[in-house]
Amino acid sequence: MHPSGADTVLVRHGDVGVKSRKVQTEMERRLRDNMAAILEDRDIDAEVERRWSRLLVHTDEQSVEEATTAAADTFGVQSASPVVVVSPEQELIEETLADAAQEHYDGGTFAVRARRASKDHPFTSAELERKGGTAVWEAVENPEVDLDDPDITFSVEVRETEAFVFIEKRDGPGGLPLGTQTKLVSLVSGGIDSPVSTWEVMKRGSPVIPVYLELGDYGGADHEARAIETVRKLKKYAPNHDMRVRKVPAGEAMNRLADEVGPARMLSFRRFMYRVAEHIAREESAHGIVTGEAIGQKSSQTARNLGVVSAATTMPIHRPLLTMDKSDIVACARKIDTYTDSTIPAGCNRIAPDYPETNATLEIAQNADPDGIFELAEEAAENVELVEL
Ligand SMILES: Nc1ncnc2c1ncn2[C@@H]1O[C@H](COP(=O)(O)OP(=O)(O)OP(=O)(O)O)[C@@H](O)[C@H]1O
Repeated sequence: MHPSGADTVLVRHGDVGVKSRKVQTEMERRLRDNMAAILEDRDIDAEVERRWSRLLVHTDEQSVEEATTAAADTFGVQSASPVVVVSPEQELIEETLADAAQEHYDGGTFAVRARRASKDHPFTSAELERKGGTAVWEAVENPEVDLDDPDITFSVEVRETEAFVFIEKRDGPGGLPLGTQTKLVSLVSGGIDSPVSTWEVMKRGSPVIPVYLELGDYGGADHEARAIETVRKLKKYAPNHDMRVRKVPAGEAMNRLADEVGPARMLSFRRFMYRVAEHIAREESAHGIVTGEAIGQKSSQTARNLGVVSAATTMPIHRPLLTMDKSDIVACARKIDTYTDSTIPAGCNRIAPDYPETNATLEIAQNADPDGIFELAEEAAENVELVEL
């Protein structure tokens, strides 16, 4: 929602701001480049400018809503507002606030908030709020003020040479600009969880190499489509990063697991999978493995089993969803738009045993592993196929 005449997006970052000046400058540049790439990918005609500790996206009124969405989809962004830019004069600001109110105030309560970044103006923020409040009050019918929890807020941010008037602060993902942390391999099965865990580490600045294990008789075309399509959705947040899916043939390993392993089958599967991921991580100079596991979500994911399976690799395993409830994961999947693709029925054979081991020891897991399973993992990883998105 924007006041008429809005042709700019004011973008705020969060965690970037707590870094040293030098690091912050570098991160802001990365943020600007990533945002420009998303705008270009969506065919939005816009320019991104770094200013103070903000970014400004210059566009036109017709594109300002889409540009705001693109900005708010960029990792590292705390919030984005479509703004009208005016000269920082009190009367002009009041008029712009009043115009915005006439256009958008539709009953309910309102507040005016002002922020002044420079002290070089002949008015204080408090004065601006008071007088701006009066201007809005006089511009609309039956106004009601609520400074604590208003239905609509008319805001102004005043800088040295311009003032920004806006009525919406759209939440961004927060986090850090993508590419400011080390690369990670992310195991994406295309279920609800792994696209979310992938998005979570991207949010903290790590580019990801998506790895999908093609499970032969235990996977299939729809299973694979889920993985590819969810990564395609994630790629929208990172069009300037290589997110081609690394597809690994794991059908033979799955057959052996099904034939040779009983209750500890899923533990052996995880151990195999981590070894595949580790191998690809080394090849691609990545420094960790990401999964969508959460404590207790499945029998193979009891706190005890997670410890046992982790011993298959010396590489750190990151589990961003570790403590999250399913309902929160589903809400996140909907927000980032991977939910629909994740719920394509995969209709594949079940690999999990009927009576799975929930309380394994490392010895149980090692004894259960089919002979040469780690060699098989290396071999499978060597035969990786790149899937273009
Ligand atoms: N075929 C696969 N390819 C790549 N990673 C996989 C595969 N199967 C499982 N994983 C990884 O192991 C984690 C736990 O496996 P689990 O069996 O719970 O997956 P799922 O239920 O099929 O999918 P999700 O966890 O994404 O909802 C997944 O989140 C994912 O990181």
